[in-house]
Amino acid sequence: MALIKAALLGFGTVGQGVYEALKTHREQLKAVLGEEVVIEGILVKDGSKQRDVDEHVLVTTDFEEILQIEGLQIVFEAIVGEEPGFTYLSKALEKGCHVITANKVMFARHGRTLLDKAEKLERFVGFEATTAGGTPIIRSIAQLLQVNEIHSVEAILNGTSNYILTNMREKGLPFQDVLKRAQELGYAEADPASDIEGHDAFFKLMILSELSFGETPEWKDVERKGITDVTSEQIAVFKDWGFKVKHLARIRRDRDQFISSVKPVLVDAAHPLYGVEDVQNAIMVETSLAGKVTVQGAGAGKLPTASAMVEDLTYVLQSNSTFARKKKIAPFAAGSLAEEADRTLVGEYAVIGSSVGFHGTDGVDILKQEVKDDLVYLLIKCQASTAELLEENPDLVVYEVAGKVKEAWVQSEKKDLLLQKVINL
Ligand SMILES: NC(=O)C1=CN([C@@H]2O[C@H](COP(=O)(O)OP(=O)(O)OC[C@H]3O[C@@H](n4cnc5c(N)ncnc54)[C@H](OP(=O)(O)O)[C@@H]3O)[C@@H](O)[C@H]2O)C=CC1
Ligand SMILES: N[C@@H](CC=O)C(=O)O
Repeated sequence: MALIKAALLGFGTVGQGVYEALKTHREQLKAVLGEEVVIEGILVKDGSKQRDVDEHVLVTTDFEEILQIEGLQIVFEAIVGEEPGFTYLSKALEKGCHVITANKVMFARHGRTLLDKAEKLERFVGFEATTAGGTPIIRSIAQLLQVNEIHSVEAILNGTSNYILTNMREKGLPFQDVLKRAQELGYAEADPASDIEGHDAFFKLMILSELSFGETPEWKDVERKGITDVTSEQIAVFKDWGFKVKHLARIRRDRDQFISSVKPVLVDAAHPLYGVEDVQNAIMVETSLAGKVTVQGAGAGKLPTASAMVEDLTYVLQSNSTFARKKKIAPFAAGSLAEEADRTLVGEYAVIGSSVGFHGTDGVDILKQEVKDDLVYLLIKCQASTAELLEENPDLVVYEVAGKVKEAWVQSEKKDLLLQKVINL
């Protein structure tokens, strides 16, 4: 039987997962492809580590040796950072290989260049594993929603953050302990700051934006916040109020502008992502014809991520084509928002401030309140004047209630003095 020769760049959590999946699912792959897939070479950084691989496999720290493998058809990439991943995959395409990557940092920055190169060379770039681990969102958008216009994407995109928030809430575990567990389970990035500070979810959102809209917002314009400031006390108060803290990545195109953010928000039981727990990710896509489509699955980990890469492999070898991509197209509703700079968001927010000098709640639309450890927790319905006040006080802890906030014109120049008094600004 003919062999399909492949190489692996990286042999950490994901690389080992791919190696294992190709072995445990050898028969299934043979049945689908009619040929056996064999890893011939593995690129690593540290050549001195022992690797548990078959004797015939070349393990090297020199990428040129990988490229010289005779008859190499597929390169799986699961290393870390923009470089050298981008250079390696560019060279692999030029050499005539199809490439399949899990590296979202690299792909968010260079995906378009790689896809263009692949198209010219009639090769394939698989990137299902870059976004939401084993959850099949990339091909759902690229292949199953080609005609639909996508209006918005709302998602939980970082498995580590969702795992931490779930375990803090449900088991009362401290942040650092759960993070350590997420690292042991292979969910976290090599530098977990990328997970807990929201960078990882940001990169994934940019990949989804490029795929859904054919473009991304200016990266600097996307509000990005991680979960490092979310405390056990906040989680407990919000739980009593019926909310969960979820780290949501959201993007919506409104005429010629994007509105996007990656940050912790409050969700109530009516929200579609309320039940997405632990390492699970979910992506809700709002479309012009199909309505709301939600895909959920394991967002991180060895085998779910390997699953995405191996499924990419079967796709390329069966169809021998690249993913369909949305071209940058004019959105349905014409008009510019440039002149609408005076808009703000109004609706429900949880606000936390010092309770010292707490004066009561007269005249402010306060839905819930609680004083705990010298802090006052307020659930407020925010008017335009209050929204301005919140925006101008970055030290104040503010959580948006997902689905309960909408845009409004800023008409009042006056600050809401009552709220100012209540939260002692
Ligand atoms: N973990 C997960 O659940 C998921 C991870 N990803 C992405 O997949 C990629 C790999 O993640 P993961 O397996 O968790 O990471 P690990 O840290 O577990 O493994 C990284 C691997 O890459 C190798 N490596 C790093 N830098 C280089 C380099 N410059 N040249 C050659 N090899 C290098 C390392 O070599 P050595 O062994 O010698 O140190 C190691 O084998 C990342 O881009 C990550 O963002 C995507 C989806 C899910
Ligand atoms: N560190 C990432 C891994 C998958 O992309 C996460 O936790 O989601």
